[in-house]
Amino acid sequence: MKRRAPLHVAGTIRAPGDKSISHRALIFAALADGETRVRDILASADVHATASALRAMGVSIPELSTDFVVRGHGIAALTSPARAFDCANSGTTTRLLCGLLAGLPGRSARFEGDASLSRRPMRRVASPLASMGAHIDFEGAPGHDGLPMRVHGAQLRGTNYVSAHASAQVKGALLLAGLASGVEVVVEEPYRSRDHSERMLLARGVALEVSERSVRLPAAQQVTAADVVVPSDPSSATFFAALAALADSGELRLENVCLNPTRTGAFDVLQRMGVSLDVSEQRLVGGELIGTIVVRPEALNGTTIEGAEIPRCIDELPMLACLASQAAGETRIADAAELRVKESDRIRAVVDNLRTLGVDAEELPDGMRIIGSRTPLRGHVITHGDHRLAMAFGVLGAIPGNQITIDDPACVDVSYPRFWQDLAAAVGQGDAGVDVRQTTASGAAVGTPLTIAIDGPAASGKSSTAQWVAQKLGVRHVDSGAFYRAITYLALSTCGDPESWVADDVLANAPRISWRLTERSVLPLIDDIDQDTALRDAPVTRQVSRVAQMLAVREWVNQMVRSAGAAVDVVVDGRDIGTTVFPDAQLKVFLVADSWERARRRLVQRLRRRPTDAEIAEETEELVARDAKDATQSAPARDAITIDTTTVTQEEQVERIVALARATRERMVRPT
Ligand SMILES: Nc1ncnc2c1ncn2[C@@H]1O[C@H](COP(=O)(O)OP(=O)(O)OP(=O)(O)O)[C@@H](O)[C@H]1O
Ligand SMILES: Nc1ccn([C@@H]2O[C@H](COP(=O)(O)O)[C@@H](O)[C@H]2O)c(=O)n1
Repeated sequence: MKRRAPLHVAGTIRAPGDKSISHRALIFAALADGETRVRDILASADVHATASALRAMGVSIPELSTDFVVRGHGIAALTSPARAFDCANSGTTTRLLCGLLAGLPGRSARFEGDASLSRRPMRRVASPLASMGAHIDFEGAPGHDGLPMRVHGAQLRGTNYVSAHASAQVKGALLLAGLASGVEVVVEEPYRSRDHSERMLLARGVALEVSERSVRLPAAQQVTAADVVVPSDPSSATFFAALAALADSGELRLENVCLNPTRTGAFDVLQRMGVSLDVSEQRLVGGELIGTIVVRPEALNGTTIEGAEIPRCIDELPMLACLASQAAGETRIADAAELRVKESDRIRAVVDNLRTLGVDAEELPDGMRIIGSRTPLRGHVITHGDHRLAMAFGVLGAIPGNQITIDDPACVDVSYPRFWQDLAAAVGQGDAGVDVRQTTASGAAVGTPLTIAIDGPAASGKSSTAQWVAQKLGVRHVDSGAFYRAITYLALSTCGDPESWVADDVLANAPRISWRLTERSVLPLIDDIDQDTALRDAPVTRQVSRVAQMLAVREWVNQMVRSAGAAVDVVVDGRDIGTTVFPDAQLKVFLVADSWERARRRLVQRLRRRPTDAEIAEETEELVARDAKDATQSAPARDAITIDTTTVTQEEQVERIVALARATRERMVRPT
């Protein structure tokens, strides 16, 4: 079948830093006694989780940026964290730090993660570590070998571990345990898994012996500091190699790609399918081969991917499977049961989604079978929060004639935060006039994310409703008031008498405030720590409206909120979101409720009991006073839909907004 319009691609893509190398750059810098300069790290949600965990163990790591310095004090100086590690969605953080902690006598840590990570199996690292003498307790339901888990560090014995799977995370965890306890570790694998740990440790003076399928770490090794420049992630670059392969004309130049042979399986598969890849500018940086790849469109054929090739392209299989849906003939993927325990069950999820879109695909116990065709694809993709699914189906969505919506485009943040912009740029620069808004994969158009603004007076239900709506739509939630509260919280301890506060002094604390993405919400951090409860306390609530009148503060908050809500589908709540922060939001809601009812709800929330009339009367006065102080910035946008919630349940108002959001999305995908 012929496509409706040709797809032209053009441009240069510099995919973000390699995720595996980024985690290891931080961890090895933390083990060294000295300074490590880190450039071009992947500042994604997963890598933030590793950085936060290491900071909690006493390592000095500044806010992640393109160029910064880590100050390590050696393995012996690592401490137990004061709080549980929040590993978010990151299996690498969990498994590598589990190995490190297990080998540090006297230290211990609790590991927590989001719902998806908590389902992933940890026994594969816990068992070999236990055979070295490690103590790891799973704290979930009996028989559950996922998070939460507690690791109690101990002096471990050496090991010679023969692994049934090729797993860089297991190998890395055992090497870290051996380094921490100063004992010999040998790991043998059926196939060679990613070898970044080996290359990076060798570059840091560790006397590893590496052969095709095994690695030996001698006892008592020291890690020296060595600067690192993180190359682009080949797994991320593969999405654009696939896009170029699917195009009708043009080419994409993929720059600075890590060409480590344990990572280039997808490029081999692409070539076998008929894709033209020209590799140039090859060079060795920090023990890793790096180069430029130019990809041009070709007719694609199905292929078989199995055996030793699987570990070399495991993360790229969702994209290769989607590509196979457009290739002539059958593609078979086998020996890839590992896919079932990734961020989602990627065998089931890929096959289900392909079938939803109309592709002939079949699930196999250890892989899948796909019959390619050029019939236009239509339907809604469920990502299960899995970044690689969102991006793989996003590439299919960029083909003219396909109409694909994706439930959770924001989940790409785990590994490729600017994926949608890069995708829009790659298909938008051509002269073939592809309308990315009609061929979108994201439910909203690529490059035009859906923004929902929820404004209203104090305690009208904005933040809890916004959070609930975001959860139902599978998009990100940003609570702008939390940023005003965070800067006010710091002013209370640094700026003296509130009557004499001035914007410059208040804003001097701004560098101490950052934000992190939890499962779906943007969480403001103060000195890297979540202070949410303290931000809601009375002293902050009493002074926040004063700070919110300072124009320079408003500009700073607006910038933080816009960066947290940029380029992804998002629900943002506050006072001036629909008027000032996101005046182009496609859906604006203004929540109101009778002040007595708002006060009653606020007290129920705070006291967790039925309040007395006297209490409600007092709280009503406070709310009305705060509304008056906030009046200048609190007018509803002219195009806002006002919902009076006085007599409706919260569930009803959430359903109403979700329905409005879905209708808005429909209009964006199919403009009238
Ligand atoms: N329709 C409703 N019925 C009953 N309770 C509700 C309803 N809508 C919201 N609530 C409750 O009201 C309380 C206040 O809501 P929320 O904290 O979201 O308000 P807010 O507008 O964000 O407040 P603030 O401006 O102070 O941050 C919460 O406990 C919430 O669950
Ligand atoms: N967009 C916004 C959001 C908040 N404020 C100010 O912050 C205070 C706290 O907000 P909550 O939503 O957490 O109650 C609020 O009283 C405003 O002063 C704002 O000005 N603009």
